[in-house]
Order: sequence, then structure tokens, then C-alpha cells
Amino acid sequence: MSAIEFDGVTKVFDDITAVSDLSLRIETGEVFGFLGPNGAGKSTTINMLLDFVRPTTGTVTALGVDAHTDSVAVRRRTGVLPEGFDVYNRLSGRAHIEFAIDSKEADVTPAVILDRVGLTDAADRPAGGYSKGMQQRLALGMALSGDPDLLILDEPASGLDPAGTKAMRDIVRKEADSGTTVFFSSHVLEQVEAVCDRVGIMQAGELIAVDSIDGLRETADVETVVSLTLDTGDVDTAVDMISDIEGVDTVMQSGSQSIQVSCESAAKTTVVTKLDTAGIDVTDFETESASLEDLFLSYTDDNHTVDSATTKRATNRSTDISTGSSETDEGTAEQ
Ligand SMILES: Nc1ncnc2c1ncn2[C@@H]1O[C@H](COP(=O)(O)OP(=O)(O)OP(=O)(O)O)[C@@H](O)[C@H]1O
Repeated sequence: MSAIEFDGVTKVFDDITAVSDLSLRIETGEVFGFLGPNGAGKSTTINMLLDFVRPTTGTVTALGVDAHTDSVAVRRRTGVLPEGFDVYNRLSGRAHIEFAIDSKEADVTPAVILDRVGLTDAADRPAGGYSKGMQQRLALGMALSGDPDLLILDEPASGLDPAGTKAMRDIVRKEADSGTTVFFSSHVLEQVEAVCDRVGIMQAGELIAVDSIDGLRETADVETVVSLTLDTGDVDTAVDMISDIEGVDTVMQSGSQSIQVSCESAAKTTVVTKLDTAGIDVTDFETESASLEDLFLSYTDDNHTVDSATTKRATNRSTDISTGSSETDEGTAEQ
């Protein structure tokens, strides 16, 4: 069953079309990554889900009900971790969680939530004295407090150290496994790749791609680099044979019995099959897939082409794509 449905949704602010004819279904228990450069329409989409912003046209359904007419019911069953969450400085972490539990009329003790987000020891300290990462964990705890059916997380890893980030991801997966739908908006692509089942990419108000990350790899104009070790020293024959395959871009000898093939993802199986049919055994096979950063850029930037060096480097660092767009204006949601 779908937990979220946007059906032909457009939102126009004065002369700006923030979201254009969005149709999207997100299934119950799915972790859906929502990506896009600044100004792409992500916040507007989330705000329509929570009825903070009304669509100009189209309908939004959340948790089986109309997001506008049944907004109170939707919000009661939804936990939200907003971007740039501010704590009440003088209130303790425990008081924040108590407040969230009360407002959702939830049946859970603060201690359980504080333990889940690793704040038990700091629970009775004023939250104003928490580090940024602790404040972020507190915000996640508040979002979890109502045992939500839908979790909306906007930049959830902001300020978290690697251990905190991993703990956040574990919580997200556990929630999804128990049937909670997670809408995960982030500029940090490694986070999205690590936790999301499917990804949607917004650009200039339009949903330009929706798929699993592997699916995006299959269809995007990005190359996979395959390193093969062969059981023959006759590498030239293998190179000639592979160069003819559709989808193969370059083939290079990389050692006395090894070659490196740069190709479309879909072509890599054909490479191995063709060698096999010709009686050449592949004794070792390694693939370097394009990073999500490369995929993102290939969808959002017409001039971007990916080479293997980019691919390799991109897998080793945290990537923030928030400035990867030509459009940089900030939006303020209607309340
Ligand atoms: N209340 C508003 N009034 C006028 N324009 C708005 C309003 N809210 C958003 N916009 C415009 O709508 C477009 C989409 O903005 P939105 O905030 O949804 O993008 P975003 O993808 O969330 O961006 P970011 O990653 O920077 O948060 C932008 O051009 C923005 O200026």
C-alpha cells in the first residue's frame, strides 16, 4: 500500500513554480531519499505533505488520507525532524521528549526514547548546553516519540559524528523494518546511498528521476570501470574482442594478464560472457560503480560526464551537493 501519493501536484508562488506536476508514490515501509539542488522544490513538497503549504493543483495523500482535509490526523502519525531544529535552551532533553510524547498522546516513556538516541546520560541537562550533534539526536528522538507511521527527516545527519550518523541510520532501518515509511531529504549523498531503498531527484520543481540507486546507475549516462584478470597472456585478442561490444567505451591493458574496461553498467555482463565464449577465463573481476554524486550530477547537470578518476575519488569522501545547482534562491514556507 502507498503511504504517500502525490497526484499531479503543482505549487506556484507568485511567478515561481516551486513544484511542477509531481506524481509520486512511496510505499509503506520504504525509505525514500529525496535529492535535489538548492531551490529544487524539496521543502515545498515536504510542506505540502504536512499541509503547511497547499498545492495550487493536484492532490496529496498521506497515510491513506487527504493531506489537507485530514492534516491533523496525518501530523499526529508523522514524526518530523526539521532542518535547523532549535532547542529550548533551558529545558532538559528529557523535558523535550516528554513534550513530544504528550503532544502525540503516545504510549512510551521518555527513558526509552532517550536511550534510543543515546542521550540517557545527558537527559537532565539543559538542552541549550548540548553539542550540535546532541541537539540533532534530541530532534530525532522527538520525531520518534509518537511511534510514527511516517518519518520525515530533513538533513538528519547534520552535526552528527560518524558514530552518531551510523546510529541514526540504524534507527531509520529499524523503523522502516517495523513498517514506518521514511522520507529522507539530504544533500549528503553517502547518507542517502547507505540507507534509502529508492531515490527521487528533483530539479527546478520537476521530479526528473525516481529509482533504486542501482536502477539509476543502469539508466544514467555514467560509466562503470571493470578490472579483469585473465588466464591468458594474449591480452591483445581480448582487448580487440571487447572493444566491439556495444556500450564499451575504452579498453586498456593494465597488466601482463589484466585489462580495464570503461563501459555502461549494462555492458559489463556481456564483456565477461564474450570472453567466456571465446574460451578466455576471467580469474578476477572487480567493478567500480559510479558514486551517487556522479549519478546526481549526470541527472542534474547536462555538461557533466564521468570519468573513472572522478568515480574513484567520489567514493572516498563525504559529498554535499547543496550547491550543485545554478539556482540558489532560498524558499520560505507558508505556515
Ligand atoms: N513561500 C514562498 N514564497 C515564494 N517562493 C517560494 C516560497 N517557498 C519556496 N519558494 C521558491 O520555490 C522554489 C523551491 O524552493 P524549496 O524551498 O522548495 O527548494 P528546496 O529544494 O527545498 O531547496 P533547499 O535545498 O535550498 O532547501 C525556490 O525557487 C524558492 O525560492
